[in-house]
Amino acid sequence: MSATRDAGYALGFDLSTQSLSVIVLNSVCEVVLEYSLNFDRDLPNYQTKGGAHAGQNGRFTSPALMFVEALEKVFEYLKEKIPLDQIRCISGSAQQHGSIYWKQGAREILHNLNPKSSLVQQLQSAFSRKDCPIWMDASTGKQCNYLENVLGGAENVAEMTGSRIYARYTAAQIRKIYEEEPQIYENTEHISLISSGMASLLLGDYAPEDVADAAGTGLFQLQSDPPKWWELAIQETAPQLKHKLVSEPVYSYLPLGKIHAYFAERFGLDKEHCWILPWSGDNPNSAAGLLLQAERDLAVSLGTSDTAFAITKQIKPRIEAHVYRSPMEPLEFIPLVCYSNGSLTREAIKDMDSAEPRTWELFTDSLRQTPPGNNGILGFYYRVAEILPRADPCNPTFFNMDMQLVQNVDYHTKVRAIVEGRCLAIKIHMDRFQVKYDRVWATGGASENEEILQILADVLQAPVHRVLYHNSASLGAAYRAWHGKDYADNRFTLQNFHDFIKSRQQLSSKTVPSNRKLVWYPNPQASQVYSKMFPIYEALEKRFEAH
Ligand SMILES: Nc1ncnc2c1ncn2[C@@H]1O[C@H](COP(=O)(O)OP(=O)(O)O)[C@@H](O)[C@H]1O
Ligand SMILES: O=C(CO)[C@@H](O)[C@H](O)COP(=O)(O)O
Repeated sequence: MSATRDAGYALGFDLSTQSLSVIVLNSVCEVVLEYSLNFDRDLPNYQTKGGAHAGQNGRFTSPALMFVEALEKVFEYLKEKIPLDQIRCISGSAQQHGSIYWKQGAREILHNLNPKSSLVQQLQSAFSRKDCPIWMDASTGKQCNYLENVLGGAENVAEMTGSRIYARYTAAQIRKIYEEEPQIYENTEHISLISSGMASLLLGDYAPEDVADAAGTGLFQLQSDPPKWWELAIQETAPQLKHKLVSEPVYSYLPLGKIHAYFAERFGLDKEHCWILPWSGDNPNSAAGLLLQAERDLAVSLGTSDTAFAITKQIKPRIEAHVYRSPMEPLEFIPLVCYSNGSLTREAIKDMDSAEPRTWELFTDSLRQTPPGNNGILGFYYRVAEILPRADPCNPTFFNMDMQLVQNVDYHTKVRAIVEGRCLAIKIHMDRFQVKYDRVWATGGASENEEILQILADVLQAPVHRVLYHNSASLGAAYRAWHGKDYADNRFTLQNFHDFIKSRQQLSSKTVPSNRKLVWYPNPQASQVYSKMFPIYEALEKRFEAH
């Protein structure tokens, strides 16, 4: 492996629920540029709220063309900032599970993209369904039951694929479209995950799924090597589905090809020298961006969703959580818990009973004014249907340590109850996987909040580290881009991912700036208070479980 300071750049994207972000890395893995485009603010014509449209009965979608336009806008921005002909490799992350429906003939449109016109103009009629079901969707209960029944039950599906069929899983979403919109299903030439759909735009052809994101479909054999779809699940989900997927999933390091001429001619990328690597899910790529070590690290991502995950070599799927594949090493796995009521629910508590949005400072001040354990008040608020536990939406609800309902809770106490509740849930649910960790890495938008990180440290009883670049998903994508390019350059000899990134970083002359407090240590007294709350929170949580 050879790396020099002037050997070009890697791009790492992250198409999350609310934004499309990008990180530019030089060849020694230093971040040279970060940029983020917010869907609600920067693309107001799509009229999204939090990046999505909420429909009836738990339906959540986002417009496919919004993703396309966002990509184009980010390239317009980058063109003014960096020499795009120096980009050597591109990969990305996307919110997991969501699906894009390409119309008959769309592949031809992708092949023949014309640099004289915008992507969004040319792709106006490329989608058989203009709205993509996304991970927040909770409308497919009927399809989940059907699929679990025909596939041998929830336990069997979890054993085969790493998770039972969840409402947001792609298999359930595809089946819903087949059942309820048969004409659309018929008109669909190809179905992508959002991740591979974005890679398809860059390639000018349908890109395969990578193993890590494929593991969130309900259609993939979790432990297959070489990677394989689960034939029975494909057959039972919808007729002809195999023909609507481009190929078997691929390892995340496998270069897919060079950038399409469209991007060369319109934005100045080098079509001979810019590799496209598979895109992956945002959580798996965060694991890569945080360089998570197996049996040592736990990551907590506080974005639109809250997630906690680790890397393991052994897997023990559980029906109330998920196991994905790692995008770093071919046979490592990611046990993960996911909560749909993350940042947007904390925002709703922050702004409760106020005509105007309040500042985060005010919310944080409430955390400062209340003690660990919240004077014995616990809180539950599922603003939208919750994934873990499977719970219907409910209003903010508060209890005392005798498990009795409490009314008239003040603002400060509500804020702490909701934050502590999430931290308690992460500890309880993650412990069921029996993963070992002695360090926690916090990432995502709410990891900016130092009071939340202190509570996390006290509840998890481990030091919590905040990373310098909280968008670890785009960082991980850019790391993976360099790693995959190296694989191509070295005649397809695969380097260990961690060793490869560290060897690149060692060539950097920079030291990490030390002007931020980067670790929050657990306070033993606070941890003791929380230990008493675990069984009570767990018992109360059962009351919310939908049957
Ligand atoms: N100081 C803060 N305290 C708590 N939450 C915050 C703070 N600053 C930003 N956030 C939350 O971060 C969220 C965005 O996180 P992000 O990781 O970018 O989301 P996603 O990647 O899912 O689009 C916002 O919705 C906001 O609620
Ligand atoms: O559904 C899951 C993971 O299984 C979510 O974590 C999505 O991947 C959304 O990610 P964010 O936009 O919240 O980062």
